[in-house]
Amino acid sequence: MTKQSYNIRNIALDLLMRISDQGGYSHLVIDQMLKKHQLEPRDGGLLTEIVYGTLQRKLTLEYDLNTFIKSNKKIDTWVKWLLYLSFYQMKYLDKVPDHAVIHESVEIAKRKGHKGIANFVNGILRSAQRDGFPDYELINDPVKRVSIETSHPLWLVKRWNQQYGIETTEQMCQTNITHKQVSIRVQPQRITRKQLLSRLEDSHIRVRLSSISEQGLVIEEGNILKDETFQEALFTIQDESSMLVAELMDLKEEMTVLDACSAPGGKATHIAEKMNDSGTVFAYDLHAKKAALVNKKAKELGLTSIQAAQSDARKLQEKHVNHTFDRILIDAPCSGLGVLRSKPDIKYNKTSEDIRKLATIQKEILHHVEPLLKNEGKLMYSTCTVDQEENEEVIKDFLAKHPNYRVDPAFFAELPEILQDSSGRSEWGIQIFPQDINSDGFFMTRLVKDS
Ligand SMILES: C[S@@+](CC[C@H](N)C(=O)[O-])C[C@H]1O[C@@H](n2cnc3c(N)ncnc32)[C@H](O)[C@@H]1O
Repeated sequence: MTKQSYNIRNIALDLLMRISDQGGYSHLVIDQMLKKHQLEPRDGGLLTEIVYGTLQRKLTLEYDLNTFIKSNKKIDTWVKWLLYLSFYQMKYLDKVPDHAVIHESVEIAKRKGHKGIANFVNGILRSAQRDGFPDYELINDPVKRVSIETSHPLWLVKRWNQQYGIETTEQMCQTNITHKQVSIRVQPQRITRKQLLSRLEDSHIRVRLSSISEQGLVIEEGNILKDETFQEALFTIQDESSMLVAELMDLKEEMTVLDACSAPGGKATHIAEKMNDSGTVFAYDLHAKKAALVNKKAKELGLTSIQAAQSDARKLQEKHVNHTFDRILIDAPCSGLGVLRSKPDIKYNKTSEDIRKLATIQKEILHHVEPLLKNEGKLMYSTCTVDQEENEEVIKDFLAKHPNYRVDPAFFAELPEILQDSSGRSEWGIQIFPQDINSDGFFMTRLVKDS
């Protein structure tokens, strides 16, 4: 084991402690650490893999650890994390031999603790090496088995099981612990998709065309962040489900569009691109700093039709007196249960109480923004979550209270071929599960206002 890789595990342990103790967002904390230590790309890759992997599998690793502990022994939190990250490497990473993982973890235990802790760590890891890890198939209750095997809290698996059934739930949970491919959206005012594809291929980046958006490319191999096309702002990194939102807004040039919850601007910029930077996109966000990000993103992409500012969506009628919009997007604040692959901490921190509160805010936003839509205008509602209370139920409630609205029948016909037979389709819209097109879980629907 080199000195450098020894440090990587130490940093990984520090990071995991920080994320779990201080509730730091994993992606932000990891980014800061990568910058601070100026790690070689290979080491950075390993660090990210260990930290994300261990976090992503936390409940499974906790279950594993309990099977090796005979008594009610109290274990320090840092020792637990050290064991989890060691288990993670032994179970899921082929690159590092078990004996090297054990040796290194014992060294860390000695340095951070004392000989007694090192002996304990050594004992547990050697048992795991000798006896192997538990067989989850022996857990009879399918909900409990899925919870442990895929590291999702029991309450959440129970909830999804009630809403979508065990088969869909299990597929979703299994997908949530896999890697997600990066996808990008071409800035069509700067380059065509064909031209960008050819430039990326010249840089040995393997890409395929998205079946969701004509602007989309999916990266199959290679690091686009290092490519000069990224520095030239020829594209935006965006998940394919997220791209589908603007694709389904039935946009036309010169329209006036309201994006009520817009930061950091992924969809606002897509809307502007789809209208060929004509018309106007009024983009708002509750937080001024976040609204500034939308302006920054628009500038980077060379888009001039976006006007971003701070506002609570529930107060937009005060800002736009006697003004109505052709299209409105409410990409609502939500629990984010569709993006667990990139933000694993969400699954451990969110509660059903959070979901209830968010559903109330979503209903309020819809109710207060709706008067700003023109007659026969179209309102798109979307979330990056998988939960009926925040999705179908919000729409049902809205339609019951606003009889002059209906789900636009044309919306379903415009869904891409690949989603036409999706199990997530209902009369209220479409729930995209992460396993459907290997993208984020999203809900979206389009409402039309009768004159
Ligand atoms: C799902 S994110 C939007 C993502 C964005 N549409 C994009 O594509 O980049 C939801 C946003 O709503 C904002 N938000 C939360 N409550 C709000 C409110 N009452 N009014 C306006 N924006 C709000 C949050 O700050 C957050 O940036």
